[in-house]
Amino acid sequence: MGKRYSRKNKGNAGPRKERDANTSSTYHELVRENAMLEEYYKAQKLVSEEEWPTFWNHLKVTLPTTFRITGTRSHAAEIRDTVKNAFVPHLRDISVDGVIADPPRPLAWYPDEFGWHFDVPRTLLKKSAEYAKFHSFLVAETEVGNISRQEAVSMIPPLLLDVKPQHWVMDMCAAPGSKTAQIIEMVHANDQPKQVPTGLILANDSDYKRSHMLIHQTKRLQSPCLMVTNHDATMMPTMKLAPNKEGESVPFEFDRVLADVPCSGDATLRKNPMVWKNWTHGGAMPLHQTQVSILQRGVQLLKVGGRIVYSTCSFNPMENEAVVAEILNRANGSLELVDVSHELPELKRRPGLSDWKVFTRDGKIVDKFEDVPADAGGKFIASMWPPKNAADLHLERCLRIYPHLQDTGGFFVAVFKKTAPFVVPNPGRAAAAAARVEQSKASTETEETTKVEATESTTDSISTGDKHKLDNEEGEKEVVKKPRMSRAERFGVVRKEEPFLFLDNNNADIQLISNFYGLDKEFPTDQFLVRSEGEKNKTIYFVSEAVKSILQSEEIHRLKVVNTGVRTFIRQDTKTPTDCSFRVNSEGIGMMRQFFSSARVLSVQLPELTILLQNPYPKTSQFAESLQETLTNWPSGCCLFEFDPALEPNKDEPNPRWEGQGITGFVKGKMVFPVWKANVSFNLLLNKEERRSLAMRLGIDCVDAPHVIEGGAKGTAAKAAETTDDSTPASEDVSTEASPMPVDEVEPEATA
Ligand SMILES: C[S@@+](CC[C@H](N)C(=O)[O-])C[C@H]1O[C@@H](n2cnc3c(N)ncnc32)[C@H](O)[C@@H]1O
Repeated sequence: MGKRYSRKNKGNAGPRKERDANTSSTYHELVRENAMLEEYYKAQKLVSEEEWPTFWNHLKVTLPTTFRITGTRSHAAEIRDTVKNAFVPHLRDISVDGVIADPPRPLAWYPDEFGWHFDVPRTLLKKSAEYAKFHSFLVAETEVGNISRQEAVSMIPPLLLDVKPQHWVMDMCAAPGSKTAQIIEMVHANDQPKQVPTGLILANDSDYKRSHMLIHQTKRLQSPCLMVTNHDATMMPTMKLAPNKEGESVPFEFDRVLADVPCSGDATLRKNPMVWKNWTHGGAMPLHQTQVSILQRGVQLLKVGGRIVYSTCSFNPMENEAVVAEILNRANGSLELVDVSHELPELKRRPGLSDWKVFTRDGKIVDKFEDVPADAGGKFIASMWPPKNAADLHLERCLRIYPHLQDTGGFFVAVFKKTAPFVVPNPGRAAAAAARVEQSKASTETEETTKVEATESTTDSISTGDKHKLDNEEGEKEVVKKPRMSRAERFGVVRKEEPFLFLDNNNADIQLISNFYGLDKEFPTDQFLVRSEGEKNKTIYFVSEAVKSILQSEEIHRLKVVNTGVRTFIRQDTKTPTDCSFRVNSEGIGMMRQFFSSARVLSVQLPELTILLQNPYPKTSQFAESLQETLTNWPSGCCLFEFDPALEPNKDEPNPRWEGQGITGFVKGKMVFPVWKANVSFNLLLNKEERRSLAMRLGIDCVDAPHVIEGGAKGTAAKAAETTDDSTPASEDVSTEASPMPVDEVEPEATA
C-alpha cells in the first residue's frame, strides 16, 4: 500500500519537455504560463476571484484518459460489462513504487456508463501486469472500433443534440468524426431486425483530406444511412430529394444540426500544451465571422421545430456568446436558446456570459466597436461586442464547461430550437456596411492576420488561403493551410465525381447474389449501387432509402459527396469455379446477415475458429474428422461461418487469455465471418486487426493474415493460389482492395 495517486495533488505540471510543432522537431522546455492569457481571461470573469487559482492551476494538469464504448447497444453493453466486471475489480488498489491509482470509472453524466475515464501514472501502466492486460484489451477493442478514445467534453454536443433514429442530421464540421460516430450510433440505437433505419447522417468537412479521416473513423459503424460531403459549411447547398410522383424535386431540411465549428482551441490547454506558448489576443478574431456564418447556414437548413447545437473548444466569448448573440439577433425571434439545465444532470457546468471584453491585438480593452483605434490592426466586427440586448437573450442558457469542475478539458455548448422560418434581414447590405467601416479601421495587417471577408448573403463567403487553427480531437493542435477555392467551388458548382449508379432489381449480378445468398424477399435490392460506369460491377455498395433519394435528386451535382454506402459485395476473380464470384465484405456482413437465408451459413465452434485463426489457408483435412464430409461437400466460393458462444461447452470457464484473474469468457452475442472455400482450403476473410481482436476475445493466439506470413507482400488471390496451390483470396484483400470509391488517403489519428 502507498499514497493514492492524483495529478491534481501533484499540482502545477510545471515545465515539461514537449515537441514544438511550429519550430522544429527538437524537444525543449515548455512552460505552462502565459501572462497575456491569464490577464485576458481574468478580465472576462469566467469564474470568481476566489475560484480563479483552482481554475487556473487545473489548466496545467495533464488530462486523464477517456474513452467511449461504441457500437450497437447490445454489443456495447457486453464490452462495458467486461470493463466493469472483468477488469475494474482487478485494477483496484494496485500499488507500484508506493503509489496507488484509482481504477477506471464511468463518467458520471454519460448515459448507461458508456463513457469512461482513468488517470494512472506511466510507471504504473508499465509495471503493473493487470494494467498491461487492460491496456492490451483497450488497444485490441480500439483497433476494431468497439472502443473509441475521445475527450470527455467532446462527447457532450451529440448528447445534447437529442438525436432519434428517424432524424435527418447534418454534422457541418465533422472531421475527424468522433461526434459523427456518436450520432450514427444514435440513429442506429433502436435498430429492428430486417429494417434499415429511416434516419440520415450527412457529415461534412471543408477539408478534403480530413473528410477522408472522417470516412475511416465511421467505416467500422457500417451505416448505410451516412453520406460524407466536402463543402465549406458557410455555403452548404440547399438539398433536394428525388422527384416525387408529380415529378417535383422537393428541398428538405434537417431535424438536427451540429455546428462544432473551427475555433482557436484555447480550452484544450490540458491536451495541447503548445497553446500556452502560441496564444495571442488576436487568435479568435479571424474566426468569429466564419463561426457566425456556419451557424447561420445551419439554422437556415434546419426544420422549424428542430434543434441545432453550436460548440467550440474555446473559452473565448468572441467565439462563443458573441456568436450566439449575433445569430439570435439575426433570427429576430425565430430561434431560441434551449434551457438544458435538466439534461445530463450530472454534468457540472457554468452559465454563459452576458458581458465580456474585446481586446485589441496588443492587449488593450476596447469598450465598443466605434472606439477601435484606427491603427489597431486586425479585423473588428461589431458583433464581437456584447449587444445592447444581451441581458434579454438568455445567454446564461449556454453551457461553459471548465476543467476544474469534473477534471475534463474546457468546452462551450449552446443548444437552439428553431421556432419559425429564419429570414436574414438585408444580409448583404448590413454586413457589407460593417465590412466597410471595419476596413477603414484596419490600416495594416501583420503577416499572421487572417483576412475575413465580411460580405454576407445567402451564399456567405469566408476567406480562403487562411491559417485556420483547428481542433484536432485526438491529436495536437495543428495549423492547417486552407486551399484557395476556385470560383466554381465558392459558388457551389462542384467538380465531377464518379456517378452513383443504382442497380436494377433485374440486374444479372443482383439476381445472382440474391439466389446464391438467399436474400430475403423484403430486402430492398434497388438500394444497391456501383460507381464505375461501363465496367463489370466490382464493388457493390448498399445505401438507405433516404440516401438513395438524395443521390437521385436532379440537383445532386451541386452536392460534393465524397463517400456513401456500405461496401457489401466484392467481385472475387479466382481460379476456383464458383456459382457466384461475389464475396461478402466483412464491412457489410453485420448488416447483411439478417437478410441471408441459412443456405450459405455454416455453424462452427471454437476448434474450427481456432484452426482458421492459427493457420494460413487451412486444408479440409486439418479440421475435425466429424466435419470433413460437410466441408468437402461444401460448395466453393464465399460462405459465412457463424459462431454462437452460448453453445460452447466451456463458455463459463475462465478465458485463458486472462487466466489468474478469474475473468470468464466475455464473448456473448453470435458472430458471423466471411470465409472463402477454395478447392481444398479455407480462408477467414478478416483483416489483421479483426483477427487479433477476435483471437483475444476467444482467448486464443492467432497468426496474422496469411499474406503477412507468406513474406509480407500484399496478398492477392493470385498470390494465394501460388502459395497454397489453391485459389483462396488473401485476407488482407478484404480491407485494402482498390475501390472505385475514394479510398482513405489519410491515416486516422492514433486512438489508443
Ligand atoms: C473542431 S473540428 C471538428 C471536430 C469534429 N466535430 C469531431 O468531433 O471530430 C473543426 C472542423 O471544421 C472543419 N472546417 C473548418 N472550416 C470549415 C468550413 N468553413 N466548413 C466546414 N468545415 C470547416 C475543419 O477542417 C475541422 O475538421
